[in-house]
Amino acid sequence: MGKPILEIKNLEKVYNETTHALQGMNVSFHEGEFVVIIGPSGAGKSTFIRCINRMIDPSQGEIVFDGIHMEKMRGKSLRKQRSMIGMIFQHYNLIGRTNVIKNVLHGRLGHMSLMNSLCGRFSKEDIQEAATLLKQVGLDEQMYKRADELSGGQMQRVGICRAIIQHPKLLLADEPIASLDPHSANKVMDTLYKMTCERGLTCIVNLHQVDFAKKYATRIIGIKAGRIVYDGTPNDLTDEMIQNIYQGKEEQIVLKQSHQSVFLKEGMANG
Ligand SMILES: Nc1ncnc2c1ncn2[C@@H]1O[C@H](COP(=O)(O)OP(=O)(O)OP(=O)(O)O)[C@@H](O)[C@H]1O
Repeated sequence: MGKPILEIKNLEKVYNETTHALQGMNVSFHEGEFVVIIGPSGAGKSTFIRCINRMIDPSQGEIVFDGIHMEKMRGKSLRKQRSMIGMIFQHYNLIGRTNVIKNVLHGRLGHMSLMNSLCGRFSKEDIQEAATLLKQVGLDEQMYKRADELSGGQMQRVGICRAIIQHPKLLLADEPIASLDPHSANKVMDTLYKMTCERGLTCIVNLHQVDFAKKYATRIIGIKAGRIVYDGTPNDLTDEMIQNIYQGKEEQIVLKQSHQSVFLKEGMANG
């Protein structure tokens, strides 16, 4: 196993003082792992992945990425640390009116001077690398088309190139195939897996589809009601465990909330 790249300690997220989306998560990720997170809708998968790069601020806990505490960072130093983390989104987040190669080059913005990034002045090396990446994912003919002329699967492969050109140490993918048909989904997962493996990158992917998780993951984490209930190899994940992950979600969240509401009422009574 590679050395740890990300360590999460007691991570909690409470929305609106009532919804305990993450209830104290402890987990480490190592270099070169391809980890798939599964769990029912509302289990906390997106919240977890978005706390890692601080798109969402955690309520409590530690996020140590590459030896640095992400949860304490602000402003410029947060942006710098974030530039080492690539992100792939369910809805691609491309700029539709801009051409494909420019969308890929946007992945370099975090590494450029303010002036160059404002003027969109990309180096020859960056342009060359963007073109090579697009070729590798089979999109060389689409390079100068507007991004909104592409299919969903093609857009997601552009999203992968944009994340890879960042030269990240960690790649996060939040439901990257949820909007795709099975054929495109396979192609996107093949691309993601190949590109991360070739570079020895650590990749954490949220997926709804257990079959895809089993096909690609080196490790699967099951989340239920904001807690890790499975952490192991795809082979060890039995049908019974899958059933356990996908059942009884509402019960646990409501239970925690009702505890808190009792606590709040008691607090009010005392006050
Ligand atoms: N911005 C928000 N404000 C309030 N509650 C939120 C917010 N985002 C998420 N939640 C709640 O937090 C819990 C976890 O949501 P999250 O989106 O992380 O789950 P998920 O496993 O990614 O679900 P899905 O697979 O449906 O995307 C849910 O109960 C959800 O309703």
